[in-house]
Parts: sequence; structure tokens; C-alpha cells
Amino acid sequence: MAREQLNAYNWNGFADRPQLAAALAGHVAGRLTKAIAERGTGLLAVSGGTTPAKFLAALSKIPIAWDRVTVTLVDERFVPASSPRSNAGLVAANFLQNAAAAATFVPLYHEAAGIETAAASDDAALQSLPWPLDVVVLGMGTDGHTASFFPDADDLAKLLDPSSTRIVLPVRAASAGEPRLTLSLARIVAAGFIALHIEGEDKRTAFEGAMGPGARKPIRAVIDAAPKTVEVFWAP
Ligand SMILES: O=C(O)[C@H](O)[C@@H](O)[C@H](O)[C@H](O)COP(=O)(O)O
Repeated sequence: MAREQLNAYNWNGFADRPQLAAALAGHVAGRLTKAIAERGTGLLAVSGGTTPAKFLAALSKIPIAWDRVTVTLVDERFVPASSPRSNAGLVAANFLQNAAAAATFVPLYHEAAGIETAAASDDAALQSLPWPLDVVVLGMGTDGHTASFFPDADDLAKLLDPSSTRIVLPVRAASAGEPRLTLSLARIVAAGFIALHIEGEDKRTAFEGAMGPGARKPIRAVIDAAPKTVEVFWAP
């Protein structure tokens, strides 16, 4: 039976950002623990940017079997980990510490001739991860992008193709700054638990706009393609 696209998301609002960080970290840790119990391993993908730092720090302190968890990125800027723009750098500084230091981190960036070459070698290298994702934590820009699915990306339809067999895709988008590497929508929506972590009134307004009528934004494409309810975590 065709699945009705009814904006399948659940809104989890919090009074402040520390409370959101603690709650989201608890949910993610619980899902990973369940995955480890069921299949002996957990696979987590986290987003970069400026929002996740508190959440990642809170998650790093929760004592689960991190040595059974593999963590990768939802997307990455095409910059080395030493760059202040690096999402791998954000994860290293905020998450790969405390209890979570025992997790295995799989970055997306590595030196390559260009973004297409990097994406192709990532695609091969990440095949061996224990797919599907147990947990994915997405962010969102006020333009309605999520992951590196920027509205002005070259070949956006390919990035948003739910039938794609790709794991990692290259992204070129004027609004993105650097070229990007992103998990495909297909891999993201196959996750057992899909969280969207947004903060501030501007992003709440942008999210509500994306869920309404009008031009379909990438975040809407992800929610519509997801076979499970997307859990939105928001604080002012
Ligand atoms: O590499 C990135 O930038 C992210 O993965 C991206 O998708 C992010 O989630 C949004 O751009 C929101 O970024 P902020 O948290 O900085 O607002």
C-alpha cells in the first residue's frame, strides 16, 4: 500500500539547549545499546556544523559499550581534520573523549584529486561498515538543507534519490562553501532511528515552512522518504 506522506515527524521541544542535549544523548545511547544487544554492534552517523557540540559532549559521557560502536559523519566539508571547518575535527574535539573515546570513528575526508574521487573511494571504503545505520542525527540549515543536500546543489535529484545504491556522494553547491561529501539519502532514511537536531526560532520557522505547501526543501524530501517517523529535537 502506498505510504501516505503525512509529514511523518514527531516534535520534541525542550526548554533549553542543555536539556535537549541530555535528552537526545540519552535516546541515542539507548538505541545504540539496543543495537549492540541485538546485533553485536552499533552504527551511528552524526552531523557537523555548530549545533551538535553540546549533544556530542553529553553523549561522550554516557557509559555504553562504545568499543562495539562505529561512528561516521552524515557529511563533511572537503577539508583536512586540522581545518576549523572540519566536521571530523568537531567530532574529535567534542565526542571522541570520555567513555566514547573507545568508539571507532570513520571519517569521510581524505586527500584526493577532487571531490568525485574522494566520494568514490569513500563509497568503496564504507561498504564494510555494519549497515544499516542504527542512529542518524541530522542538522538543518535555514535554507532547508540537511546533510549536504543543499537546495542549489548540482544534481540535487541524484543526492535525494531514495533508490540510490551509493553510500557517499560528492556535492558541489555555491551555498555550501567548500565541496562536500555526504551520505546518500537512501542510507540516511534506512536508519533505525532518525533524529533531526535544530535550535533557535529561525530554524523552527524554517522547519515549519518546509513542512508546509510550496517548493519542496531537502529536509522535506528526507522526511517524506523516511519509512520511520523522524524525531525532531528543538530548543529555543
Ligand atoms: O556540515 C554541515 O554543516 C552539516 O552537516 C550540516 O548539514 C548542518 O547540520 C547544517 O548546516 C546546520 O549547521 P549549523 O548547526 O552550523 O547551523
